[in-house]
Amino acid sequence: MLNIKDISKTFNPGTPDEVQAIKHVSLAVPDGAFVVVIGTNGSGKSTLQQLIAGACVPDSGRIELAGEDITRWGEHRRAALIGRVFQNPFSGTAPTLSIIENMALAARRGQRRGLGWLLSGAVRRRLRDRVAELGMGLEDRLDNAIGSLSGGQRQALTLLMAVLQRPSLLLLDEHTAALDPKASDQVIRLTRDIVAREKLTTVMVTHSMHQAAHLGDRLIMMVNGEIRQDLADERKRRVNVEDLLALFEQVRRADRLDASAAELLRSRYV
Ligand SMILES: Nc1ncnc2c1ncn2[C@@H]1O[C@H](COP(=O)(O)OP(=O)(O)OP(=O)(O)O)[C@@H](O)[C@H]1O
Repeated sequence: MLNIKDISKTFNPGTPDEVQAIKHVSLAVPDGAFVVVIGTNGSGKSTLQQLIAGACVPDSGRIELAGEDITRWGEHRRAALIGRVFQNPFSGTAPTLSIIENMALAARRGQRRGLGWLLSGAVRRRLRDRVAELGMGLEDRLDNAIGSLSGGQRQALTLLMAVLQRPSLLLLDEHTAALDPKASDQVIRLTRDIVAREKLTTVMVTHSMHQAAHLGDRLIMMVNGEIRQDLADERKRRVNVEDLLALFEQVRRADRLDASAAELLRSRYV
């Protein structure tokens, strides 16, 4: 279980560039839940993921994962519990190493790396079977450099590598945003299958309303560093793309009203 308790994060505090990116956010994600996070630009979605992954530290609050208080754990230590896939297909893999070498490294995540990971025949066969599950024919290209694959193939492998050790949490940060529509659909299908099969606890950030409507069992909408909507169960199942677009329009209208109220105040009092 992921348990985020009242976390806040301000960048550049006390300077003219101060941004309150996350404001008193609490979120409990039970084991096996698949949470999709949407929100307006700059609403704090990526910062929330960074805080969970340990790439930055909250100013206050607490983050617990798999029964451990990980709030002060470094990113590297958390990597043993958290699998991540980023937007950029070039992140997360070593481009000059082959598919099988990258897989072998992922299989040993969190352990000491050295030449000791040279592959035995049995390990190679096991990893080959996992690559074959992707249904992309990559099992016949195990010795090709990862850098020679398409973006979609790389993201599929990165996803597989992220779940190879069945992490306590899978974090997906707009992992299909840089792909063409066909590759994106393929990676989304794989995501749905792998998450369901492995019963993974998952938090996925997306800008795609289609993905938000059709994936996961809970949907969170962030606005200005806060969770503005939290739809689960039947409400999540019923939500469609039109509902989500209407929700964004509502938020934009409220923001415009806020902006014009601020403008009015300025023109009167400044
Ligand atoms: N390292 C940083 N230093 C300063 N400000 C930051 C930093 N990271 C994020 N911010 C600011 O914090 C706010 C939240 O940013 P964040 O990237 O989390 O939003 P987001 O919802 O992921 O946005 P987008 O959808 O545009 O990617 C923004 O105003 C952003 O400019």
